[in-house]
Amino acid sequence: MHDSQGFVGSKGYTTLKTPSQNKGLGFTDAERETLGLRGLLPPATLTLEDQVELTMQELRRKTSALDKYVFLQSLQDVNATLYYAVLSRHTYECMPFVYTPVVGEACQKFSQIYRHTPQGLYLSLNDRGKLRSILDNWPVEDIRAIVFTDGERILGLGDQGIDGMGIPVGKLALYTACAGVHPSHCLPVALDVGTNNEAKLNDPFYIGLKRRRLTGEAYDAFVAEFMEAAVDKYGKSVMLQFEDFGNNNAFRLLHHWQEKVCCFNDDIQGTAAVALAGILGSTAITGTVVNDHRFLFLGAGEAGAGIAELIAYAIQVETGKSIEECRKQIFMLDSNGLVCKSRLGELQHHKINFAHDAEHVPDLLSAVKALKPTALIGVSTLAKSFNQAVIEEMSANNERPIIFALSNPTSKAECTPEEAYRWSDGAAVFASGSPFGPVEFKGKTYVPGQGNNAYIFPGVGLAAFACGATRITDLDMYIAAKALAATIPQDQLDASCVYPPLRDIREVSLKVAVAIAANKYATGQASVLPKPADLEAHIRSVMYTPRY
Ligand SMILES: NC(=O)C1=CN([C@@H]2O[C@H](COP(=O)(O)OP(=O)(O)OC[C@H]3O[C@@H](n4cnc5c(N)ncnc54)[C@H](OP(=O)(O)O)[C@@H]3O)[C@@H](O)[C@H]2O)C=CC1
Ligand SMILES: CC(=O)C(=O)O
Ligand SMILES: [Mg+2]
Repeated sequence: MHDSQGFVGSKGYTTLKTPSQNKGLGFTDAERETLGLRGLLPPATLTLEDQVELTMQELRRKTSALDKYVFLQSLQDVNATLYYAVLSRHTYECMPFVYTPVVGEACQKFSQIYRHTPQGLYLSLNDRGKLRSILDNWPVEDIRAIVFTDGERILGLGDQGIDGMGIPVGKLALYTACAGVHPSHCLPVALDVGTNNEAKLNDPFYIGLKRRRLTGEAYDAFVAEFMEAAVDKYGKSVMLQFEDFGNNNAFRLLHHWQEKVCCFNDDIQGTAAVALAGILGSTAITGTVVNDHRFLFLGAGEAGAGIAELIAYAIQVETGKSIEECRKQIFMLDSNGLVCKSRLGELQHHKINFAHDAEHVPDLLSAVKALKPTALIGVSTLAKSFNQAVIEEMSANNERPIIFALSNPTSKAECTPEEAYRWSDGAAVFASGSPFGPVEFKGKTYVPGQGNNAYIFPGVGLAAFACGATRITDLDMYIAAKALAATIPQDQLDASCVYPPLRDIREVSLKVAVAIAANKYATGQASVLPKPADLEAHIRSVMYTPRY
């Protein structure tokens, strides 16, 4: 069979063009002989480690962050084993270029950098009624984890339409790099229901549907067609991760689907778990318990409501108080100021539990002054909102103020770690959603932890895969948070860091997975039976390690 340029697909040539089989110069002499590769490769042979080293050298030579993103994505299309080896061995250095912050810029420019090779499934409204048969077009049958988005709220960058595909691709790369879920079991999906992003609608090169977003019952029916098609094709333990949906849909979809299929919303639930773990880490630093704290959130959307509910649950477990009592020590601001009782009539449903009997204040500084929180959590997309006055006020009220600036990407962070340490005179216990390097301040080195759900969702995916989970629940997230918090080494806490180092992420994800899987067996939500005698050994045994 000749292609249009006259190439013949010989066995050797096809092998080199198949990313899951290609080893490039990593093919041994014997393999070159049997696979018909002689002449298709120069004579040198390299080990996987040599190739990782060369790849890192080439990556470091690139000066633009987006070029590094494109370079790594292109490597995935050429030699998948090498791509995952690079990501697994150099997670700290590479993660910013496959994930936040650079994936944000990549989504903004996705139509310009689109590389003509399928990285996942694009399911658009044009495909309505045919989604089940379109799943058959994907080359792998045994899919266990799907991350899918409709692109409406990509990080803090708003509606990116189908260009949001960069997010499921990046998240699933971390399933493999951070938790060893085999890449062949992972499927990124972009649901194209239109976009309300004017720039995209007017861009002649935009690759998605040029129409405004579908809403209402027809939208729900399209999502339902996809969910049902996925479960029909891949079985009841395929895990479906909602990612970066707009909050007008996210909560409703989660509540509808979480009792029916194995799914979770990472922005609501995964974020809740990573933030609670960071709070638990902070209590280890400050010698307090969660119940000692008073929380103020800037942002009352998916992340805000998810974190707030899980913190309330943690306080309930700690104290035995009613959940309503526990919620009373958690306050939120949205774009109209303090969420409070006097605003009940206008509030979205997910804010109502935190509408307390407090006087309305319009802005963050007034709220900090009035409520005297011990912990400030930014999930607002409002860059620089934790300004000097806010952090100084937090520091005046607290010996060790907890300051989490969790909005992504970096350009949306509520403050930088350098600002938090400087304005608090080194007292802040800080975490950020996107990565920042260590900060030297008054002779001490502070390591800002990355409070990102990347510490949670890969472990959730690994657990679901290893035990055949049929549901993912809020209790799993609490358990995941406790498991993650238990992995923070003392030297990290000594550097004011409330998360374990990323170099340990595979072992950390394993611990998270073991804890969740144990809960799945305890609650009858595991389908890999009987329960393995040594759960940790079983989960470790299914983890993929990139090697030739
Ligand atoms: N670190 C991590 O792991 C994660 C970080 N995030 C980040 O958190 C941010 C928010 O995500 P998410 O909650 O899903 O988004 P949502 O859109 O659901 O919520 C955003 C919230 O911020 C509020 N907000 C917007 N502008 C202002 C303002 N000027 N003053 C006060 N509040 C404001 C909104 O107010 P209103 O309700 O009035 O519209 C809303 O409550 C994003 O940047 C996202 O990247 C999200 C998930 C995980
Ligand atoms: C990290 C993440 O899920 C977000 O910012 O949306
Ligand atoms: Mg997200």
